[in-house]
Amino acid sequence: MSMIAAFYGGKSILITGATGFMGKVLMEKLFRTSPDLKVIYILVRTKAGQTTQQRVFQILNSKLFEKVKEVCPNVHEKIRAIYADLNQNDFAISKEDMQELLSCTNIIFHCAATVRFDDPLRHAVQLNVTATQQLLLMASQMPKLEAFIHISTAFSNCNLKHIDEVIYPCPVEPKKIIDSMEWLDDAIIDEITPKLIGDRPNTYTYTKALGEMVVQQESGNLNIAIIRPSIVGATWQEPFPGWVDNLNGPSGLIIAAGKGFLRSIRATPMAVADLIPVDTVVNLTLAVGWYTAVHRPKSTLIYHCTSGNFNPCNWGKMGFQVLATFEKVPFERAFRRPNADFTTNTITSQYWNAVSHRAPAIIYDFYLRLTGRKPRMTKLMNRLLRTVSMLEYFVNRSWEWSTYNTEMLMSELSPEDQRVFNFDVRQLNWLEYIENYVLGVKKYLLKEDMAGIPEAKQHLRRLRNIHYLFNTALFLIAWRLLIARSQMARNVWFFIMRFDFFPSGSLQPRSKV
Ligand SMILES: CCCCCCCCCCCCCCCCCCCCCCCCCC(=O)SCCNC(=O)CCNC(=O)[C@H](O)C(C)(C)COP(=O)(O)OP(=O)(O)OC[C@H]1O[C@@H](n2cnc3c(N)ncnc32)[C@H](O)[C@@H]1OP(=O)(O)O
Ligand SMILES: NC(=O)C1=CN([C@@H]2O[C@H](COP(=O)(O)OP(=O)(O)OC[C@H]3O[C@@H](n4cnc5c(N)ncnc54)[C@H](OP(=O)(O)O)[C@@H]3O)[C@@H](O)[C@H]2O)C=CC1
Repeated sequence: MSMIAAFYGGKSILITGATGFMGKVLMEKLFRTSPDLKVIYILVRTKAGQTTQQRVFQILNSKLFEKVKEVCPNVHEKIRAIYADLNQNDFAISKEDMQELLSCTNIIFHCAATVRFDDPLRHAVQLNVTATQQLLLMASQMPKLEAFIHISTAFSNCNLKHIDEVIYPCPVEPKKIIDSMEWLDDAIIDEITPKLIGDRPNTYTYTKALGEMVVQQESGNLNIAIIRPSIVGATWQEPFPGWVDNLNGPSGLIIAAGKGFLRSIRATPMAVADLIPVDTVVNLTLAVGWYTAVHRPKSTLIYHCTSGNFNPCNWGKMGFQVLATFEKVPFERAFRRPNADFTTNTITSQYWNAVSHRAPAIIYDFYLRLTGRKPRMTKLMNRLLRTVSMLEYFVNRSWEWSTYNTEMLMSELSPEDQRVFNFDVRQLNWLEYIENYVLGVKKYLLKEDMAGIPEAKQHLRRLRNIHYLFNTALFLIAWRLLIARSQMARNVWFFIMRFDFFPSGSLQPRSKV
């Protein structure tokens, strides 16, 4: 019997960010392994014209939850969606709902965040710092609370090379930053943002670091733990391999490369690709929830959920396997044949951006105009290149994260828990995982049918032929122009013709008359 699964039985659990990538997998695992839990409260806002109930309905009816419905048929009754907007005071939660949350909650998993790298500082602070502070305040009024688990990121201190399981202070206190956001106007905030974030690459990593400081400062008597996952990728094993539902991290670039838009990226092939499957993060999170509540460690423990020091994979290996999978299972209606490569310096990267990204986009837009359609490729390409430029920081560096707490926790688990809540990435076979990841992107993100593979392959063959024709035509035109202008080129041409196409002596220079 799994001790962790038994621990969550009968519990009331509060999850923020349950509609996000990680939140969904967390809910799914909880329901599947502890179907006798009392209730999961989720804080949900309305979005894209959908009410909170409609959003929950959509999640529960997705493929991800198919197994849950078998083991927990009354899952609809055990999930309680509470309208909340984490950007508002008291999260805009109604009085009755707040009362219920305060009096019933046993465990909190705080997953909600803005993960956009380019969010304006004000918004990133609001969600990643102020909302965390407010949630801690709520938690301090919950008499039945046993553990508060805060999800941060392994990159909150990406300005360092070696990162320990400690909270590193930021030069400016989070409270001062929160206060200043109230009275500074947007223009001034934009101006001081680069100075505040210092040697971090974006507002996301900076505000996640501030969020950790808030957790440390406001923890009071709460039983808290922080989890720092690295780059969260598709599921490895559970509930099935390859599940992914957003474009963050590598997923968006896999699509861009598979559809032939992305041909080159500035990356260091030997740098560690510290990917971690989302189900591994969730298993560790649930194990940490159990350990924190049952063993009540004296201080706030931080757990690095990373793969690099257990089972490293590098970007070169990952890119190679991604391309190999495209050969077997190509994406449909590709723009060009997938043929991406890594460049290691800025000049070659700019060259390939011009030649392989911008030029084909301009040519395609010209073709669209000629055929009376609206040009769109240049705009799309500009957005892609902007996205790539934001991710480049993370694919040209390697980090080392110490993992004493994660290893300690692993050794504390019973063999049954190590199996049911497996977070040992030493068992992960990267080639298999990456192949399943690409397949998952095709099936769950692009919603492409496997039956369309022969047609996709046929389309790629057509693109290859067009490519050969185009290159041959380009070569002949260039050569023709060269021959017209250069005596040397003409001499070379006659030299080749003489040996290749004419029997010896048949191509004689004309004798003067
Ligand atoms: C042998 C050699 C062979 C070699 C072969 C080579 C083969 C190569 C194959 C490829 C293999 C992979 C190798 C490299 C992997 C690199 C991974 C990097 C890891 C990241 C580290 C993360 C560390 C931190 C982890 C964390 O702790 S946190 C989680 C991470 N957080 C994020 O990843 C948010 C990023 N995103 C944004 O920050 C915003 O998205 C923003 C970008 C500002 C745009 O922003 P904006 O332009 O305003 O536009 P959007 O509305 O957002 O999007 C506009 C449009 O772009 C779409 N789109 C959004 N995103 C992405 C995305 N990624 N990729 C692509 N598209 C995206 C969106 O669908 C929309 O399309 P549409 O709907 O218009 O059609
Ligand atoms: N994905 C990754 O690679 C990594 C993620 N992390 C961390 O893991 C956690 C989860 O990330 P992930 O699931 O990928 O992120 P997602 O972007 O998929 O999910 C974010 C969640 O936060 C919710 N949220 C955002 N703003 C509000 C708001 N104002 N009110 C209520 N809810 C809000 C979103 O709700 P809605 O659906 O309404 O938008 C969504 O449920 C985050 O803390 C992130 O920092 C750490 C390392 C890597």
